[in-house]
Amino acid sequence: MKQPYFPVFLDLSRKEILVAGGGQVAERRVRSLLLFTDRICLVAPEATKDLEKWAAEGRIVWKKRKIRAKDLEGKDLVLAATDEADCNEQIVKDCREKGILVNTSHKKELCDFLFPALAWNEKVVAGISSGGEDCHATVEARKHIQKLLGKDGTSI
Ligand SMILES: C[C@@]1(CC(=O)O)C2=NC(=C\c3[nH]c(c(CCC(=O)O)c3CC(=O)O)Cc3[nH]c(c(CC(=O)O)c3CCC(=O)O)/C=C3\N/C(=C\2)[C@@H](CCC(=O)O)[C@]3(C)CC(=O)O)/[C@H]1CCC(=O)O
Ligand SMILES: NC(=O)c1ccc[n+]([C@@H]2O[C@H](COP(=O)([O-])OP(=O)(O)OC[C@H]3O[C@@H](n4cnc5c(N)ncnc54)[C@H](O)[C@@H]3O)[C@@H](O)[C@H]2O)c1
Repeated sequence: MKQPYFPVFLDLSRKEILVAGGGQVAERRVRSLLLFTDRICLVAPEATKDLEKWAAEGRIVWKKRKIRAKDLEGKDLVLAATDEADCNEQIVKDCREKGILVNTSHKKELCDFLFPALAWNEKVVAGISSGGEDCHATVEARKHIQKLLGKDGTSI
C-alpha cells in the first residue's frame, strides 16, 4: 500500500449523516451505516428499492430531490455518491469550507476518509481497506474475515 489509512472506530450514535445520491453505491453504504446509526438523511431524486423501503419504514429520512448546499447544515459526516462528478466535487468543496468530514465515491483523492468493507459478529467489527488501491482485494479480505467471525454479515 502506498499510503495506508489509519482505521478509526467512530461513535455514530450522535452524529448526523448525509448521503447524496440514491443508487447502488449509496444503498450499499446506507446498509452498512444502518448497523451503527439511524441518523441518516438521504437526498436524491431517485432511489433504489431498498433505500425506498428504509425510508418508508422510517429508518432513514429521504429528501426526494437534488442536493442543495443548505442540506449540509448541521451534518457531521457526508457521503457524496451521485453519478454526477461535478455535483460530488461541489459537495466536497462545500464540506471543506464548513469543516465537515466528506467522502466521495467517484474519486478517492478527494476523500477525507475511505468507506470500509465490513465484517462483524456480536463481539467484533472489522473495517477493511486497501487504501483505495484495490477494492476487489478488499472484498476478498472481507469474505475471509467474515468466515473467521462465523456469521453471515450480509444482512442487517
Ligand atoms: C469497500 C467498498 C465499501 C462500500 O462501497 O460499501 C468500497 N468499494 C466497494 C466496491 C466497489 N468499488 C468499485 C467497484 C466497481 C469495480 C469494477 O467496476 O470492477 C466496486 C464493486 C461494486 O460496486 O460492486 C469501484 C470504485 N471504488 C472507488 C472508485 C473511485 C476511485 O478509486 O477513485 C471506484 C471507481 C468508480 C468509477 O468507475 O467511477 C473508490 C472507493 N471504494 C471504496 C470502498 C473506498 C476504498 C476501499 C478500499 O480501501 O479498498 C474508495 C477509495 C473511496 C470510497 O468510496 O470510500 C465496496 C466493497 C463492499 C463489499 O462488498 O465489501
Ligand atoms: N466507491 C465505490 O465503491 C464506487 C463503485 C461504483 C461506482 N462508483 C462511483 O459512484 C457513482 C455512483 O454510483 P451508483 O452505481 O450508485 O450510481 P447510480 O447511477 O446507480 O445512482 C446515482 C444516483 O445519484 C442520484 N443523483 C444524481 N444527481 C443528483 C443530485 N444532483 N443530487 C442528489 N442525487 C443525485 C440519482 O438520482 C441516483 O439515485 C458512479 O458514478 C461512480 O463514479 C463508486
